[in-house]
Amino acid sequence: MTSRQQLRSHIRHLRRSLSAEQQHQASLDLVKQLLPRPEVQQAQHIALYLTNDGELDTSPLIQALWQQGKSLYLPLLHPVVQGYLVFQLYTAATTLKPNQFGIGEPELNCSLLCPVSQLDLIFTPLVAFDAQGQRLGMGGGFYDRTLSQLEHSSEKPALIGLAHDCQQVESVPVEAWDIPLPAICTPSRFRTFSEQ
Ligand SMILES: Nc1nc2c(c(=O)[nH]1)N(C=O)[C@@H](CNc1ccc(C(=O)N[C@@H](CCC(=O)O)C(=O)O)cc1)CN2
Ligand SMILES: Nc1ncnc2c1ncn2[C@@H]1O[C@H](COP(=O)(O)OP(=O)(O)OP(=O)(O)O)[C@@H](O)[C@H]1O
Repeated sequence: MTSRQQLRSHIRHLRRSLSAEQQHQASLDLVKQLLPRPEVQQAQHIALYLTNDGELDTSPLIQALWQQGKSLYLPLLHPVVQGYLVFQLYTAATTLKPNQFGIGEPELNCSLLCPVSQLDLIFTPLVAFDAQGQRLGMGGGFYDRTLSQLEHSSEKPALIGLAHDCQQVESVPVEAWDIPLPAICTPSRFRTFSEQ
């Protein structure tokens, strides 16, 4: 096992071990941290994700953002180009079906897709992060690939990683393709990182 795989499996175990009560409190604290942020207030088209594998529960956040009239989008595994994500509109009326990882996804409807560069804000899932904003994901490279498409785009969504506090580590072993996050929000605080 590489150190990245070891770290991934250790932190995934830690977050799955949180109690239902800890998960519930964390999901409410996250909303309190995020709602006042200008990045969130100024955004209209916001991508987020449905919780899996002990991740911070995004459902209270989703409800709060819908209440504020925001348009929300969920990632779908790209139907044609393997390893990439597309983002599709998510409303209270959307029917979900599990993807190959068992995570709920809307059924593909191309007229409801939002190009990544047109999103105002993307909340990214992550497994581990460090004090430099480096992020380690589930290992599929989906977010790294999808966000790398923005490199030459003049319009870039704001990026905020979401995680439990216990997902912070001393240092994430970095690979060339890893895209550091400018901000990460946990239930206890909103952290920003300067450009490397
Ligand atoms: N909630 C959520 N949605 C997300 C992501 C995420 O990290 N969290 N992704 C972020 O990229 C993408 C999906 N990436 C994933 C990559 C691996 C596994 C996973 O469970 N892997 C299993 C092996 C599964 C298999 O091979 O069938 C494992 O490692 O145990 C899940 C999601 C898109 N949607
Ligand atoms: N921009 C990219 N272009 C091509 N391949 C990439 C890119 N980014 C990552 N990959 C490939 O994806 C695989 C998984 O990458 P990595 O371990 O960094 O995923 P991750 O950050 O943990 O997952 P995710 O981004 O889905 O949360 C690696 O084999 C890597 O080569």
